[in-house]
Amino acid sequence: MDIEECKPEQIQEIFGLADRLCQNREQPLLQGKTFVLLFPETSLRTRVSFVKGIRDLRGECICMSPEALNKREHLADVIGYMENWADAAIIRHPDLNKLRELSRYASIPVINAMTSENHPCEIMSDLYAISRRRPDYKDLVYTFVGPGSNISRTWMSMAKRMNLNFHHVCTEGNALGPETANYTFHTRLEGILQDSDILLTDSLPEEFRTAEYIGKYQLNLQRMRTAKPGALLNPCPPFFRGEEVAADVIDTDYFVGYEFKKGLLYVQQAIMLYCLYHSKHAAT
Ligand SMILES: NC(=O)NCCC[C@H](N)C(=O)O
Repeated sequence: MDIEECKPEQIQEIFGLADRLCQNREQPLLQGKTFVLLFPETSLRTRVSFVKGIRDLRGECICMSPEALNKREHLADVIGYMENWADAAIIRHPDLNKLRELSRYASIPVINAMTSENHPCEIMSDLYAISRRRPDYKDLVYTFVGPGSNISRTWMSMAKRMNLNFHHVCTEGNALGPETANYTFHTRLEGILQDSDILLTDSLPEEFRTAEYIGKYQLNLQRMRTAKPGALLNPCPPFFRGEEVAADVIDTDYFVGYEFKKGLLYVQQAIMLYCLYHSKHAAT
């Protein structure tokens, strides 16, 4: 439901499981398991990788719209009936409280596939990809450029749980919270880039798509060249050329966007297996 609920050892265990799933892809580990997926039509990557991830392990998917949760019916009843047919639910819905409530009543795992508040599967997968490319990932400097969003907040939670050095750069008044040992806020990109190893962004809300903001904070090739040697640019999709990132940097080796998402399939498979067999909901 939330990265802050995970212990670092659990995150490591999921990473190890993802490695094994990636090395041995044809195991019927989800045979006989049925997943109910509630995703909006517009979801591309997360939905496709969950559905493929389930099918590759021989599980079954039932795909529905998250609007099925926007009813008068008590969520205890919704999940009470669903449990007759589903072994887990995977849900993308704006309201994290709705997911939490559903999970409280559920005796099956409820997996958060993004809310307006957070996106734990995505950030776990991104950190997995970084860790496999940079074994020194715990010592790197992570810099998120942009206003508060589900993605930036989840990176902050990940930094807290995994004790990472996380910088946040945006205009005055947009800090995600007070500074901590793992979180510092800056308004100038220039001073921070030369210390940064991993550059992170999310798509800009409309009010930030101004020439002034973009001129000051857009990650372009010239700016990436001032980052630490070997720095990587991982914009959260959907990203927009000419907005939070410039087109010129997407065609360089700095950009790891597509490649990093390969791991999404295995990390999400690992999360499903972990939730089915290790969590408080574990089947006996
Ligand atoms: N790859 C994804 O799952 N996309 C994340 C989209 C994040 C963006 N802040 C959003 O809420 O739409």
